[in-house]
Amino acid sequence: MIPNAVSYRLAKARLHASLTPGLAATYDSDGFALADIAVADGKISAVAAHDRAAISSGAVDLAGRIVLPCFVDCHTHIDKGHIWPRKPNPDGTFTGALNAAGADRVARWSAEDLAKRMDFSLRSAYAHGTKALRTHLDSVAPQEEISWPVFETMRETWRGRIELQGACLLGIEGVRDKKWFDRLAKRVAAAKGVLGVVTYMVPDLEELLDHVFAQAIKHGLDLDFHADETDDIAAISLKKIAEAALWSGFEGNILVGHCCSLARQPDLEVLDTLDKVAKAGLAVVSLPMCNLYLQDRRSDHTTPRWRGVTLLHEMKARGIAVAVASDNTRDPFYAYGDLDMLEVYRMATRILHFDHPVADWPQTVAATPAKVMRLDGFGTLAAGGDADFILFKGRSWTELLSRPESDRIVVRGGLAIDRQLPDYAELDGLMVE
Ligand SMILES: Nc1ccnc(=O)[nH]1
Repeated sequence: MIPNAVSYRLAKARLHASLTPGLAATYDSDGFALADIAVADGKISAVAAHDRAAISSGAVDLAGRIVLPCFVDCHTHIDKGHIWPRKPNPDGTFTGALNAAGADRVARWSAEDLAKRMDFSLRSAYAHGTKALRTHLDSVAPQEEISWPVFETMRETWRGRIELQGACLLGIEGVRDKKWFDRLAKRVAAAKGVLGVVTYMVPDLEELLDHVFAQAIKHGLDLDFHADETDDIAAISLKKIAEAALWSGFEGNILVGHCCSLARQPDLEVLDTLDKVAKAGLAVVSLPMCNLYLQDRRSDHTTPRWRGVTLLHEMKARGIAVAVASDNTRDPFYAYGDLDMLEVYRMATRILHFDHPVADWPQTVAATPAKVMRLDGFGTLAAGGDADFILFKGRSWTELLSRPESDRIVVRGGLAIDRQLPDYAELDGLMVE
């Protein structure tokens, strides 16, 4: 369907208003317009409202199929990916995940083990249409000395296919050892990474956050938090992060993931937190699949009663930048997943009601995470940009989101890529006891 040629034209593509800035066309109530796309030398040379003359003059007729820009996945853990067969979660809880993943890290995460699993994950993400990905890297000593060099090599290997970003990951209590944490911040800065910590309620949270912000300012780093991944209504570290950002005058980008407890708190508490989050300019990423899996997991095997996700509608209504992302894949934090951002968007639509109207929710998997990750030209379709897009079978939201779209076509630099997924058997050698 996509010509194997340096330049060609596609006619009657269905494009979404939220991801095609600058396209003057007639959009329907679902936000779609029919358009023609010209590709030349790996770039999009023109996008225009569909003209019926295009097909008779030789353009390929896409017959109204949806075309989206390649995905941006801003919160993953590809250092943990695919360890499930050798280290499952014993009971499906967050604590079970933390303990199992920690034990596997200590016992098994050599450079070779990490590199093979990371590469497997990236091949899947690429085949599904992802163009940029941020991964957290467990950075508890001595793992940081093993994982960061592997990450740096992987980033070079994948440059041009997937733009990789790394964020360190450690519990906020790890910041108490200031000498060690400051060294880590320096290491992250050397790798052009992002400074990340997991926040939860500890007595010295404010002081520790101040130190994290001070180190980010010192090294000119963006910040990425895991916050309040719990149903405990007393967990208010999202608010504490916003307050720390305001006090410190921090000017970098801040992305905060999870924020599950916010959805359980009383309205007045929520309003106060959202005011501060908006004022501080924080961006929030929800991880709907992992949250559905871990949150409200019941030891008495009764039925879960809440979805686990945070208040994305309320945030978006206030102008807070919101995204969704993959999070964990086939590890103790989430038993499933393949870094397929269409699956994430499909699940987010069901879990978070990204529909009726769809409005600009598609930005959550493309334009918004691209902005948070400072990736100019990513996550939108526009003339002058790279010809990196995904051609689906679906011609409407209900068609797109009802099937896995395993037969989608991913175009990179104007050419359809090989979408063969890696075989799980490749990892068998890493899974033996
Ligand atoms: N949801 C998660 C929290 C912490 N670490 C992870 O890998 N995943």
